[in-house]
Amino acid sequence: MIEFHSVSKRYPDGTVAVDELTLTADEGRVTVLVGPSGCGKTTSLRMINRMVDATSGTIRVGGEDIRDRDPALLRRGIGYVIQHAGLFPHRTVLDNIATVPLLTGATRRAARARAAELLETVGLPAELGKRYPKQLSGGQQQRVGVARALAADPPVLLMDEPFSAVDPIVREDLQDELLRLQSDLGKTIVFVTHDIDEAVKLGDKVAVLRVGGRLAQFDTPAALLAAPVDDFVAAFVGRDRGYRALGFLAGQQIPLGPVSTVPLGAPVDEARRRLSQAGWAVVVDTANRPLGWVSADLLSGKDGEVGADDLVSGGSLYEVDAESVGTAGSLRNALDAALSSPSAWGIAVDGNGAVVGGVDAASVIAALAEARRSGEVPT
Ligand SMILES: Nc1ncnc2c1ncn2[C@@H]1O[C@H](COP(=O)(O)OP(=O)(O)OP(=O)(O)O)[C@@H](O)[C@H]1O
Repeated sequence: MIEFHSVSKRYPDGTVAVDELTLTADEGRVTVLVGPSGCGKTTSLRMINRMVDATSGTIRVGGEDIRDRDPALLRRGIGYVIQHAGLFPHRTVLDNIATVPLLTGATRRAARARAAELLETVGLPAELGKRYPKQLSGGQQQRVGVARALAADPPVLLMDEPFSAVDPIVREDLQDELLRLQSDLGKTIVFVTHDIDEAVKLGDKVAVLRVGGRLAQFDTPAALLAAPVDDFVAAFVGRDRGYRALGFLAGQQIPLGPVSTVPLGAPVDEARRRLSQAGWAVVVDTANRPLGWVSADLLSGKDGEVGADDLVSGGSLYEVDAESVGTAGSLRNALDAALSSPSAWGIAVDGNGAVVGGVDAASVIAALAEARRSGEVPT
C-alpha cells in the first residue's frame, strides 16, 4: 500500500507541481494517475521512489515513511518503467533485464536464468535475449522494460507513460498483457498516463489531477464515468462516457433470446425454413461457432448448399461467460454486438465461442434501467 498524505511539491523556481495530494494506492491493485500535461503526474510518481523529494506531507510505502528509508534500498523494492523503456543500448536484452539481480548480488548464471524466465513472462521469444535494444520494435522494447522492472520481484511497480510511444494497436496489446501479468503477479502498481481510455481500462482506481497538481477526483473507473464530480472531470473523461460506462456493468441480467442457426453446408431450402421471423439466421460451424449471417434476401434465387460465400459477417460477439467485466461480458459488449449485427440481434457466445442466444439493443437498455434501479450505477 502506498499512502500520500497532504503531499506537496514546490520546485526551486516556485512551480507548485503537486498541491496537498492525499490518496491511497491499494496493495496489489493498479492505481492510475491521469490528467492534462503538467498536472504533476510524473512528479507524484517520482516522489514515491524519492527521485524527487516532497516539500511537505508524508508518503508511506508498506506503512513506512519513505523519508526514513535509504533511497537506494527503497528503490530495490520498487520497479520503474518509463516511456521508450530506457534500456541500456550497449547491453543485450538479457543483460538489460539481469541488471538489478546482478546489482543485488545474484551470480551471472542465476541473473541470466531469471532474465530468460522474465522474457517469457512478458511474452517475448527467447532468441530476442541476444539482441541489442535497437534491434527490437518499440513494443518489444517496452516489454523488455517491464521485464527489467520485474527482475528483482519488487512488490511495487511505478509506470510512467510506458505505452505512449507505440502505435495504438501495439499499445492495446501491451495493455492486455499488463492486465494478464497483473492477474498473476498482483503487484501494487501506480501508472501514469494522459490517456483516459488507458486509465479506465487499466485502473482499479483512477486519480484525475488538474493543472496545479490538485486532485480532482479519485474513484473507480465505473464511478468516474458515471458520476464525474465537476465539469473539468466530465470534460476530461470525454463525450461518450455514458456509452463507455456500460463497459463496467455486467451483462448477466440481460435475458437472451433465441437465435436461428444453420450449419454451414446445409441445403438452402433448409436454411430458408430456419430463418427467423425477421428473415435472418446465423450460420455455424460443427462446434456451433458463428461464421456469419444469411437472410431471405441473400438466399433468394439460390439452390444447393449454404456456402461461405453466401454469408455476411456478423459484427462483434457478446461473451456471456467472460470471467471479469472489462469490456467482454458487459452491457457495452452486448450493445455493441446488437448494434453491429446486420440482423439487429447480437450473437451471444459461451466460453468456447459457441452460440447460446441473441441480444437486442432494447434488452440492453432494459438491463441498464434495472441496474440503475438496483443502485448498481453510481449517481
Ligand atoms: N525540475 C523541475 N523544475 C521546475 N519545474 C518542474 C520541474 N519538473 C517539473 N516541473 C513543473 O512541474 C509541473 C508538473 O510537472 P510533471 O512533469 O510532474 O507533470 P506531468 O503531469 O507528468 O506532465 P506531462 O504529462 O506533460 O509529462 C509542470 O508545470 C512542470 O513544468
